[in-house]
Amino acid sequence: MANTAPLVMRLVGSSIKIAHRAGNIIRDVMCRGDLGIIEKGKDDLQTEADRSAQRCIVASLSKLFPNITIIGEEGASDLNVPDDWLITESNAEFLEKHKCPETLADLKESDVVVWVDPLDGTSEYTQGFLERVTVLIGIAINDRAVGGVIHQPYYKAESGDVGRTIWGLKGCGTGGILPVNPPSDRFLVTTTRSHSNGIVQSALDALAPDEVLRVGGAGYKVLQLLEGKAHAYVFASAGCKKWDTCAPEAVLEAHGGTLTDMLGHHYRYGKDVTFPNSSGVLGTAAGVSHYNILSKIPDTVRQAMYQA
Ligand SMILES: Nc1ncnc2c1ncn2[C@@H]1O[C@H](COP(=O)(O)O)[C@@H](O)[C@H]1OP(=O)(O)O
Ligand SMILES: [Mg+2]
Ligand SMILES: [Mg+2]
Ligand SMILES: [Mg+2]
Repeated sequence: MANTAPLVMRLVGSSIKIAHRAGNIIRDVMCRGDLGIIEKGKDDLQTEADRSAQRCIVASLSKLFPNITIIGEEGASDLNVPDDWLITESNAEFLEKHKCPETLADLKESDVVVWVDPLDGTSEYTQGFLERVTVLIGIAINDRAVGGVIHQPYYKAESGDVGRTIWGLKGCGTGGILPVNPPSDRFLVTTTRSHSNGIVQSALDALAPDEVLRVGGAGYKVLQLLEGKAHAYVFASAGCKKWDTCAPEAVLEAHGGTLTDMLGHHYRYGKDVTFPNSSGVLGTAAGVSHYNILSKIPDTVRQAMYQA
């Protein structure tokens, strides 16, 4: 079954297993205590967990799918990895219970670009906000984000289990989470904790939310939209890159939400696009009017996004 399933189903099924393994690596690095932090730029860190998780993900995916394009945040990786980092199996439950959407049934590996953020929320990881850390594997087909996995290695379930893996595939749905609608009597917005500026704040002020949640990580903020903790994810600034939004966009939209730039355009995820999401990020939960929020964004903010 696993090997004969359509390509996109095998990609999602394998990514569920691979992201879980990457999450174990992230926890192991933290337990060992030496994070091996490198400063890549301003407010931009990399740790041994980012490097090792990416090696696990890219080595596993490229062995299983040799002709797809894989682009990872941490650049070229040494794919000579320990045997137990190489994940070859797929999530059987996903493959057994879900049918491939017809429009995605007939794809070649060369149609696929996978965007890998091995550890989203590195700054949160180094500062102990561990629940906000996610592993993101986004699947783009013909330029569009269509599928993805968001793994949360430090999620604590009521059952006591640690870690959870959420998947989404457009035309198929989402799994690994029980989505909840946001409250109808309050308007809640989630935004950056560590990358704010005057323009980011102007966009928030214009929306006049009842509450602003400031939390790190693009993956985590999209989980907040799925869990009904916020109506909108608003970030009117450059800084996020394609690997930050590909999986979150696909997972959110597979459940009926929307994720675009601050001008209302979907980002493109083909193999030749530039990495920065220079015109910001606007995500809305299912049932929330994306258009209504866009219409409240002031011209000063829109112009800053055009110029970016
Ligand atoms: N200025 C920036 N430089 C580098 N990465 C950024 C920047 N702004 C945002 N990001 C990435 O987008 C994610 C979401 O941003 P924020 O937490 O500010 O909302 C961050 O966790 C980070 O991903 P990563 O941790 O994978 O490097
Ligand atoms: Mg980073
Ligand atoms: Mg990231
Ligand atoms: Mg990252």
